[in-house]
Parts: sequence; structure tokens; C-alpha cells
Amino acid sequence: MSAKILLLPGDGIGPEVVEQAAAVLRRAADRFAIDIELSEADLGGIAIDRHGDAYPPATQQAAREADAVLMGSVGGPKWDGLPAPDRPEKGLLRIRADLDLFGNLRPALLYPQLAAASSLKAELVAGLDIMIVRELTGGIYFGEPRGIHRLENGEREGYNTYRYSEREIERIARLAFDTARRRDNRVCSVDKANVLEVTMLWREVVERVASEYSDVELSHMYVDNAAMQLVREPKQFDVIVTGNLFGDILSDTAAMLTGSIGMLPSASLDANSKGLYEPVHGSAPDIAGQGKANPLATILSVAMLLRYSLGRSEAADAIETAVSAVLDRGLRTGDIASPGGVVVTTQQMGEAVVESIS
Ligand SMILES: NC(=O)c1ccc[n+]([C@@H]2O[C@H](COP(=O)([O-])OP(=O)(O)OC[C@H]3O[C@@H](n4cnc5c(N)ncnc54)[C@H](O)[C@@H]3O)[C@@H](O)[C@H]2O)c1
Ligand SMILES: CC(C)[C@H](C(=O)O)[C@@H](O)C(=O)O
Ligand SMILES: [Mg+2]
Repeated sequence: MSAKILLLPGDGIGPEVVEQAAAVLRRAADRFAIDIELSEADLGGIAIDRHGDAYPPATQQAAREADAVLMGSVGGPKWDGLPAPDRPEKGLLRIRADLDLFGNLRPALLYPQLAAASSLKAELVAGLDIMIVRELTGGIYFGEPRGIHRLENGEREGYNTYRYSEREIERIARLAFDTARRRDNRVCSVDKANVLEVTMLWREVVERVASEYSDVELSHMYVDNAAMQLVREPKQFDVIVTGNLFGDILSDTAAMLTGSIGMLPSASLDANSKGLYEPVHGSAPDIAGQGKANPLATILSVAMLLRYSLGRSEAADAIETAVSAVLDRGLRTGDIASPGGVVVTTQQMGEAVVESIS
């Protein structure tokens, strides 16, 4: 039976990078005899424009029926004036919640060819390999009550609720410990347990889950320190597990250690192996439509899709090897270019990866 893969190109550079990633997926499927069936639907701003809804019913149905989803990015200045519930970004939050994609894996891996593009000195990032495990369907992103209301004195007040249940903390902690077992057996849980009750509970539950994983070393860190440690000495981390908002911020920070946010893939997983795969970056309106976007984050997300949802790690490995090969050949999009180096377009980069898959 063929695996149903749904493409959601989205907005801005999303369609540009998804086009290249889909070509890589087709090539890998051909090469490794993987039976796939690709379809496409609208999510985000384009879905608002075409259907008046950031996550329209047809996309909902296609997403629920798919074995895996590959997304580009959503949002952009065109829709920035809309109220929060109607924005393109809400479409992304809704699909994550709808598919129960609570576990967001965001690897920050330095390709040695890009050491010079890192924001840090080469010796601090050589061999860098961190996995951020971000809780994705809870926390302050989803907590109720939320909104903006008017106070008696006439001024307005905005509020959100940072909430986690024990069950939600437990399942993300388990994902982090299981992930660490396939890596260096170390988990650092990042919270703000010196101030926020919700993260005091987070710490307690993570400790409880850790007692079932005596082979994995657990440490805790406050988020402010973690942000600092990520840029001071990033190689101290193996797996970082954290809540939705802290994980969003720390993964963009980690991106710059690897050279560019254009290099960072992600997998958002449910309790089985269904997943939504997307680059960590956004729709990059400043470079959209110019062929400047780096497609490698989305291409590497295809590798994660093959590994986690289709169980085809040989095809995933081949894509990662192909990415390394094009970097070896010196191909660079603008975000990872060295001064005076040759810069290729989104399409040229994508085609080079396709050709390198063997
Ligand atoms: N998953 C998503 O869909 C997602 C993620 C983040 C932001 N967004 C949305 O995207 C829009 C723009 O957000 P932003 O500017 O804060 O973040 P962004 O990630 O879109 O861009 C930040 C910077 O990184 C650069 N950049 C990003 N991806 C790149 C790539 N592949 N190649 C080269 N350079 C790249 C951009 O040019 C920009 O200078 C907003 O509407 C935001 O809500 C969506
Ligand atoms: C666009 C936005 C909703 C999203 C998030 O905050 O989760 C993005 O920043 C990300 O990192 O995937
Ligand atoms: Mg983000």
C-alpha cells in the first residue's frame, strides 16, 4: 500500500522550499522503491485567501487521512493585521492540535562544512549535535483563558495562560528519555521552576519519569541560563526537553549555532508514527519569491519524514549524505555563503541534492 504524503506549501518561501523538498522525496522514493502518493492542500495565509479559513475542512480531511505531512511555512505581512484567531499561524497551531502532534523534535546539527557560518567560534561548535524536544500542543500557546479585555479603568489588558497537565508533561518527558537512549543518554529539562508553578510541576513530573530511565542522566536548567549556555558552551547538551514557548525560542537560538535557520529541520509527532515535518524557519517575507531561500531545512525534514513516519532510514541517510555532498562541493545559498563565495538559487540547491542521491 502506498504511503500518503500531504504537502502544505503555505506562504512566503514555503512553496519555493517545498517544491525542492518534494523533488528530493520523489527521487528518494524512486531510488529506494518506496511507494508514495503525494497530494497538496492549503494551510495558512493562502488558505485564508482561497477559503476564508487558515485550516479549511478539505485540508483537515486530507491531513487526517495522510500518513505524513510536509509543510513549508505560514504567515506574512499581508495577514499581520488580522486578529489572533484568524491569522495564518493559527492554522498551523490548529493542525498541530488536530493531529495531536505533541512531540516536536528539532535537531541542531553542525555540518562541518558550515563551521565558518556559525555564530560561534569553530571549536565551540565542531561536532555539535543537540536534539531539542519541544512540547507542541500545550503550554502558554494553548492555555485558556486567553485574550485581550478592557479593565474598569478603561485601559486594555492582554493575558494568556501557561498550563500543563501531568499527562502532557509525562508523555513529552518519555519522548525525550526515549530519544536520549538512541543518543548520548543525557536529558536536560529546561524550565522556570524558580518562579512559575506550572514548571515546578513540570520538574516534579520529569523527575518521576526519570526514575524509570536510570540509564539516562537527567539535569535541570532554568530557561534564562539555558539560553546563555547554548551560546556559551553548546556541546554540553545532548537532549533538551522543554515546553512550547521556551522550545520555540531555544530552537531559533540553536539554529544560529549551525550556521543558519535555513538548515534546521523538524518533526512533530503524535503517539504513533504519524508526523508533520517542517523547517524551523518561517515564511521569510524579506526574501520570498527571489530564489534566495535555503531549501535544505525542508529537504532535511523529508529525511526525518522517511525515518520517523515511513521507517525508511536508508532513504533518510541517503538524503542527509546528499546534503553533505552538495555542501562539500561548495554549493551555498546566501544565508550560508562565505564572503566572496558562489551563491546558488533555491532551485539549483534542490536540483544538486536530487542529483546527489545515490
Ligand atoms: N513554521 C512556520 O510556519 C513559521 C515559523 C516561524 C515564523 N513564521 C512566520 O513567518 C513570518 C516571518 O517570521 P520571521 O521573520 O520572524 O521569521 P523567519 O524565520 O521567516 O525569518 C527570519 C530571518 O531568517 C531568514 N530565513 C528564514 N528562513 C530562511 C531560509 N530558508 N533561507 C534563508 N534565509 C532564511 C529570513 O530571510 C529572515 O531574515 C511571520 O509571519 C511568522 O509568524 C512561520
Ligand atoms: C509560526 C509559529 C506559530 C510557530 C511556533 O511558534 O510554533 C513557529 O515559530 C515555529 O517555530 O514553528
Ligand atoms: Mg519558531
